[in-house]
Amino acid sequence: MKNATDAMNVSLAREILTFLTELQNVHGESNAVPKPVAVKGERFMRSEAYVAIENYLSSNSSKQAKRLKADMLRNNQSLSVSMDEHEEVGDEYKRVKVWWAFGKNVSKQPTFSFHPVADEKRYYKLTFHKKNRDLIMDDYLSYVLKEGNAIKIRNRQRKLYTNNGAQWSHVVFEHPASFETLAMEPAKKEEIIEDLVTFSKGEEFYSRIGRAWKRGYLLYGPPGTGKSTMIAAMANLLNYDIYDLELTAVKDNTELRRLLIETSSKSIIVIEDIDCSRDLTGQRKKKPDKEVDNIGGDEKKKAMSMLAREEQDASTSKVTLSGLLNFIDGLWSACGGERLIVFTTNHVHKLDPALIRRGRMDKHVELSYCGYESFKILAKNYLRIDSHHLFPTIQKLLDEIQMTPADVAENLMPKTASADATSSIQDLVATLQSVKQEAEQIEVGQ
Ligand SMILES: Nc1ncnc2c1ncn2[C@@H]1O[C@H](COP(=O)(O)OP(=O)(O)OP(=O)(O)O)[C@@H](O)[C@H]1O
Repeated sequence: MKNATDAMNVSLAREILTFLTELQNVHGESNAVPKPVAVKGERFMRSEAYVAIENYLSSNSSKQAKRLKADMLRNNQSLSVSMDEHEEVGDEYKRVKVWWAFGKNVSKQPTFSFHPVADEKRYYKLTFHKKNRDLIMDDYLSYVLKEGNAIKIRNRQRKLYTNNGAQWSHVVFEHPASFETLAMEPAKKEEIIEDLVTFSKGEEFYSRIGRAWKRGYLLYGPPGTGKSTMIAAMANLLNYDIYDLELTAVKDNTELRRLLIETSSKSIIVIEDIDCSRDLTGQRKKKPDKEVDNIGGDEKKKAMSMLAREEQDASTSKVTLSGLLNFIDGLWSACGGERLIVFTTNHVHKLDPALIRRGRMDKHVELSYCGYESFKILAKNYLRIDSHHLFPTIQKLLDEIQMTPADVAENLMPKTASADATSSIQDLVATLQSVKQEAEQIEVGQ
């Protein structure tokens, strides 16, 4: 019989998948599906064919392979590897060959019990040379379990949790953002990716130094510079869930503790706009009295009653960010697992330095106005171009004025069905020029 891996190519992979899907539609997920699969005159063991397709597609970046992968995802047709009874699959570990076989023991003696007992026991038999016993028992089996868990995590559906008071509810997280499409200076981006990957592999390190396996990120910058987009890219890079924690909905520290304990490992806990809702020293934000004094009539009444309400809230609610950071270490050391905590703010200078000192927020990342390098990434994402004769004009304008990546991206969006890259670039140049003129007029007026 042919080795499936040697013979694999895109069209064969597609044929085999279609063939197996059709068979399974007829027979269900059962062993009634014929063991060797015959496609285009080649015969393969079923499980081998799946493994070969998976290996082939993960190492092949051709357009056809990408299309096949996309088709499979669209049809929710992930590869599932299964073995038939007495089928054998070979594996190699550190140049040692092993063979896995799947088998079943069916109980022959009828038993009588008030509790139903499974009458068949399934098992995997592992065969290897006895001289390799230590390597297999000490090393290989834990490697297989670790890989199995990693595959399970890679294939799981990720979730976006939000809290309604002390309860988490979730939806499936499907944000397409990635670091590849995030508009940011390439060197800075690389540094962040490196930091995240190092963190995610740091289990041994954190346990050796006796600290909770957590890392704090502070993302700051004006609205529309990509803070939320970056959080989605982080989650996609590391395959983590996101817990979007709405602190204002949490009554007290007991509720907050419960919410944090319920977060799972491999997750990002996000608190957005930390400067907005709660005063970080524990008191509510308050409009300066002067500001209230300057407004009159109904407006003033409204502002005064809002202040009174806020002050009342502050006395009943004891949740503070510094409190949260103080007990987070203790809690998570006890829970185990890895967690990122991300704060975002538009006004970093308003934050209490004690709250964001290193150790609490380990990495401070500024997301800023769109520079030329960031623009090139957006042009590639939105228009699929790497160069254009108007690029130097854009570079000059971006050096002179401040525009957020969100605004640049908006200008690059096609406005009509017939719009092309040139018309989008021209739109952007026109907008940048008018922003520049406005800024100059304001300067002259001052
Ligand atoms: N750096 C960026 N790279 C790619 N796209 C971006 C970037 N910044 C902004 N965008 C685009 O602009 C939109 C708004 O960005 P995003 O919500 O991430 O900004 P933000 O900094 O979180 O804003 P806010 O402070 O208002 O929450 C995104 O949907 C994205 O399409």
